[in-house]
Amino acid sequence: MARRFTEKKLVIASHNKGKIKEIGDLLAPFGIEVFSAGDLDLPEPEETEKTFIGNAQLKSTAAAKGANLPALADDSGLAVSALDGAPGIYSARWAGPDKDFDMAMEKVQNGIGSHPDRRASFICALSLAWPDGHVENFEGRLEGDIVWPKRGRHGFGYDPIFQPKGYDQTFGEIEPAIKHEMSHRADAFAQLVAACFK
Ligand SMILES: O=c1nc[nH]c2c1ncn2[C@H]1C[C@H](O)[C@@H](COP(=O)(O)OP(=O)(O)OP(=O)(O)O)O1
Ligand SMILES: [Mg+2]
Repeated sequence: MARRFTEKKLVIASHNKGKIKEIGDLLAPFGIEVFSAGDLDLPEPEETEKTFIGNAQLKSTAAAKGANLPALADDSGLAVSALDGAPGIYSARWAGPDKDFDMAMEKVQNGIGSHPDRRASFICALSLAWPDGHVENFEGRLEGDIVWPKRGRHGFGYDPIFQPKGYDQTFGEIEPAIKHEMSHRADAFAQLVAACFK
């Protein structure tokens, strides 16, 4: 049995504004007071693990200890089939220190080149950690295709080149409220809610 979340305050253990906004939207119905890692001046830990879950847990446990509050971390990324799953856990690092996602999206497109397989998945690991060290982890996924050129201005990161399966719009074009119902993050969040918030 997963541990129930009964506290009133929660730290979002992320320094990514796009993610903090999305997680804040997903948490809104639960009436929890939410702080971001930046609000609390928490450091950004180095992501030394080899899996999404490993890095999510590293971030959640560091923030829970640092803030002495429960903390929810998200480690996510884009796995491109023709690139053997790259950029994967390196999705943020492909954008470099300036967080240049125009460059990172070009790297994805140039990597696929003329390869006929344009399939990709977004993956999201969520890790909820308590200050006593207890952790609950979840992983969500969404299948789609890489399109080029990029389209739309909603969302963040690789959203303008990711078109979910069954849709003719990219996550850059789809309204945020619709993304929140179907994304890799929504999938992981539904598992978290079922296990810990119900
Ligand atoms: O819904 C998404 N739509 C577009 N791109 C996305 C999405 N979800 C993850 N991504 C890409 C961009 C992001 O920068 C990277 C995650 O890397 P990741 O290390 O988990 O996050 P981060 O370094 O940006 O912030 P932090 O670690 O402080 O939470 O994957
Ligand atoms: Mg990161």
